[in-house]
This record gives sequence, structure tokens and C-alpha cells, in this order.
Amino acid sequence: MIKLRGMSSATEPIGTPPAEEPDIHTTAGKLADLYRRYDEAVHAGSERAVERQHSKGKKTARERIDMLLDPGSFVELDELARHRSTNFGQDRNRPYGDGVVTGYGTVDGRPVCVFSQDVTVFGGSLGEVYGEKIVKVMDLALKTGRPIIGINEGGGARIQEGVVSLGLYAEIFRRNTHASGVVPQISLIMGTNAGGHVYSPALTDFIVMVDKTSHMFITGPEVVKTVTGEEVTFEELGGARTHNTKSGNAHYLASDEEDAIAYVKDLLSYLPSNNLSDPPVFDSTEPAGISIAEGVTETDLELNTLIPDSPNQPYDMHEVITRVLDDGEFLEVQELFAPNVLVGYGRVDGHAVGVVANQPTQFAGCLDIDASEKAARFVRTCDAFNIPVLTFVDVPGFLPGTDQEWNGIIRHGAKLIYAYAEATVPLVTVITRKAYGGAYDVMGSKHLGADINLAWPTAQVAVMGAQGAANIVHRRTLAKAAEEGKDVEALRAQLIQEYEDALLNPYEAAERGYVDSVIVPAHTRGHITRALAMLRDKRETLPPKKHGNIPL
Ligand SMILES: CCCC(=O)SCCNC(=O)CCNC(=O)[C@H](O)C(C)(C)COP(=O)(O)OP(=O)(O)OC[C@H]1O[C@@H](n2cnc3c(N)ncnc32)[C@H](O)[C@@H]1OP(=O)(O)O
Repeated sequence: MIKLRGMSSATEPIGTPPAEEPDIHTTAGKLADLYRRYDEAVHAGSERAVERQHSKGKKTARERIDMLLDPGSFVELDELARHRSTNFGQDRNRPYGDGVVTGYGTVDGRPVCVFSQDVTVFGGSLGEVYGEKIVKVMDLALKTGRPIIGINEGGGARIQEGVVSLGLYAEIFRRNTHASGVVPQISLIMGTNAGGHVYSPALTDFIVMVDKTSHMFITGPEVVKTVTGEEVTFEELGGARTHNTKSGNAHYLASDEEDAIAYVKDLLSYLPSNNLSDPPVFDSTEPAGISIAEGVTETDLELNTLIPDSPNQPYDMHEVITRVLDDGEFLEVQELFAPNVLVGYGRVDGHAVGVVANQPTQFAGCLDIDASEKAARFVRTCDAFNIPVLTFVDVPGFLPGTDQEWNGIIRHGAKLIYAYAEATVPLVTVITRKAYGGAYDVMGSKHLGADINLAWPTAQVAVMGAQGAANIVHRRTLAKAAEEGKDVEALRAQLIQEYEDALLNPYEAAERGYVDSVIVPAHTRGHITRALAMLRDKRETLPPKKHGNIPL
């Protein structure tokens, strides 16, 4: 049986091209000619180039589309498009598709648009027609409200096509920007990407890279050596690990291409198709008709003993997060970057939520520049796509020091304030332990607009910790005691204890309604489930304006 083109996989040619040259003047000949063209388009890269790709543990552009989309759902666009360039004898080599495969299909039954760059054709470099194809599929995604997934591999602007390539890149960047916050944009970085191939992904919501086989840089190691004299490998300069741990450009480090695709599919399951729709809802996990206390499970009860008696002893915030999310499933985003703050997606009672949490095991949970940017960006992504934000707080403050100050912690920390203050999605915050100083304000406080704020009895909502506070407030008393030869350390310990007893608790905040309730830790899941259900129809708008001016 002959398949209809556009209703199959990306790798399968349609029908068999004729063995002999068809008579183009007959209907059968015209059809045979079409099959031949399809076949050429599917095999645009040479066999040698495809083998080279496979030998490096990488898939081809079409194989990647097949891995991503539901079987049989891919519909290709512009597969017979060809470049028009005549520079450097290019008119003698005009492969169909021009080095990029574009189209639409479904992931888990939900429509998406996709493009996949083919490094076996002109090194995946972007020329005029290639750029036009991406622009067209992006416009389609924007018009129809579908996520756009870009699979990237190539050497940037096609050198032979000059300024036309640069122009098309800018057209793509403009569309990335216009689509931002309208449809989810996800970039898979497969193989080496240079020049313009990295700016477009940088404008998208998520970047997924593959360990050892994917790279991103503005200019490769050779140019770096020429300009700066630095000797650096591909991997060190722009490998997946570098971008996941150092630069923070990437959001997931995949072990291989299959893992990268699986992560993207997971990610899509938490996201709506566009800003006017809601994320998919899964089956409810909450038994109806019982109270919070009646619904407590064995794992919930473990939260009652999680917080150590010593305020300086860490605990893993994942223990809290996974006990609250459905089936304990937490899809972490940027797991390897700024690990002092955790961000990621999960579900509560079948509905998607974004989680932001301080991590006491890293820098005692302090906020620094990287953590502030990571969390701010995540809150804004959730807000753009109607995903409620659930915040867990255990933060002793912002990380002090010249490194942080000189690199702009004031400006970067302000991004997180901005993100929470402008968010209009439901915001639920739970303070498990420390909520000190400015960091209390920043981490989803009531004052910035959170809807429901809960605290555990172990919460310490105060300007600072006991040691620092006692030393400042009682400086004179301590100095006098020293002059008088008294036991200063015993006095200090007493003053610290007094401060702790008076202010290091959740009740000062509860008296003022800054926290809505002080709850039993084991009841956290029940409270969050009810709060989010209550907030499901929340509607809030900000004053009309062209756009805000987030401190960048
Ligand atoms: C706003 C846009 C701004 C820009 O994009 S300007 C930046 C322009 N691009 C660049 O500077 C990157 C140039 N390319 C490279 O440095 C390297 O090819 C790259 C990406 C590190 C990959 O290295 P390798 O994996 O060793 O591959 P390779 O060098 O052997 O290249 C494979 C085939 O692809 C071709 N190619 C790579 N980049 C190209 C380009 N930009 N325009 C036209 N052709 C390009 C290259 O000539 C080679 O072709 P062939 O197989 O020898 O026929």
C-alpha cells in the first residue's frame, strides 16, 4: 500500500521511486517523479554523512523527529524547498529541504510544531530558504497556539549566503521574542551549535543538552585561540556539562538523545499549549470527603520529624517536595546549576504546579546571584503559562561578600522580587524553618502577593538569626560586661536564647496574618491541595502598561 505523504514518519520515503526515468508527460510519470523528489528530500544528506553522524552516537534530523512525535503524526512542510544561491557554485548543489526538516505533529496526542536541523547538509548552516522554513513553522505555531520544539545542530549563518542568512536569523529571533510567553518554546541542542544557532535557543523557555555530544558557543575553540590565545576544548568551552553547571544556559543534562527527548515530553506534560489555555489535568489522587487530618499518610507523618533541632543542621528539601507532589514525582529544571535553590514541576491532585524551594544542604540555602536568576526565570515561566507556584522557604538570607556585591547581587536579587510581585497565578508558600531578612520578603511572601502562606511550628520569621541579632542589639551590654570582667560568653548565650524565644518563631507573623496558618508538618499536603483547589479560579490583573522594566 502506498502511504500518503505527510501522514507518516519523517524517515520513511513515500512509495518507491521508479527504477527508470519516468515519462514526465504521463500521469503515472508525474506521480513517479513526485516519489523520486520525496525520496531525494528524505535522503538529502549523503550516506557517508549519515554514517558519520551515527558513529558519533547521534541521530539524524529526521530520526530525532520520529523519536519526539507520536508515530504517524508528522506532517512535513516545505520538503521540496531549495536554496536560490549561486555564490561559489552553490547552484550545482541544491538539495531538497535545504538542510532543515519542518512540520507539525503530536506529542502524547497534543499538537506541536517542530523543526529539526540537518547537519549532513551544508553543516546544518542556516541560509535564506532554511531560515524561511523555520520562520514559516514558527508563524504557524504562534497562529495556532502550539508549542514549538526546535532540534538544533549546525554551524550558524551559511557563509556562502552572507547577509541574507543574518537577516533570516534576526527574523527568527524576532519571532522567538514575540512567541515568548505565548507558546512554550523548547530547544534541543543536539551536536555542535555555533553562532546564530545558539542565540535562538537562548531566547526560548528551555534548553536541553546531551552529555558529550552537544555543544553551544558563539565562536568555536579555533576562533577563541586566535583572538584570546586561550586553548580550550569543545567540551570545556561549550559542552553540555559546562552549560548545565557553569553558565546556567541549559536546563537539563541528558545522558543521550533518547533521554533528552524523554525529558522534553515530560516537560510538555506540565505545560499548556499556549498562554490562553491551562496545563493538562491528570486523575485526582485525593480521596474526597475526608478532613486534612484523616487523610494523613505514613509518608506525611515523616515530615513531623524532618527538621533537625539544631538550626545549623541541614536537611534535604527534596524530602518535603516529594511528599507533597502526586506520586512523589518532581521534574527538576536546572538541577545542576545553583543547587541552593530547587525549581521544577510536579502535580498536586492532578494539576500542574511549579515548585521553588531553598535547599539547606547547599550554602545553607542562601540566595545568591545564580539562585536568584534561576528562581526568577522559573517563576516568570510559570506565570506566563498559568502554572501555580508552590514555594518552600528555609533561607538564612542573601549570600554576603564582595564577589556577590561586585557582580550585582542587588540587581539580580531584585529580579526574584520582581518575578513574584508581578506573578498573577496562584501562589502558595510554606515556611519550614528560616525566613530571615530580605530573603523572607523575596521568597513568595504575603507582602509580594502570595495568596496562602503557611508556616510549620519550626519556622523562624525574623530580621536575622539569633547570633547576629544578639551581637548587634546587645553590643553595648556585651562590651560593658567585658569591661567589668564578667563572663561575656555566658551572657551572650543568654541573650541569644532570649532573642530566639521572643522572635524566632512563626507566631509573630501569624498574629499579623503574614502567615495564614501555622500547620502540623504532616498536614502540609492536605493544606496545599485545598489551597490550590480554592485558588483554581483566581483572577488577578496588573495595571495596564506596555511592559515592565525588570532589572536585567
Ligand atoms: C546571527 C548569526 C551569526 C552567525 O552565525 S556568524 C557565525 C558563523 N559560523 C561560525 O563561525 C561557525 C563556523 N563553523 C565552525 O566553526 C565549525 O564548522 C563547527 C560548527 C565548530 C563544527 O565543526 P566540525 O564538527 O569539525 O565540522 P566541520 O567544520 O567539518 O563542518 C562540517 C561541514 O559544514 C560546513 N559548515 C560549517 N559551518 C558552516 C557555515 N557557517 N556555513 C557554511 N558551511 C558551514 C563545513 O564547511 C563542512 O562542510 P564540508 O563537509 O567540508 O563540505
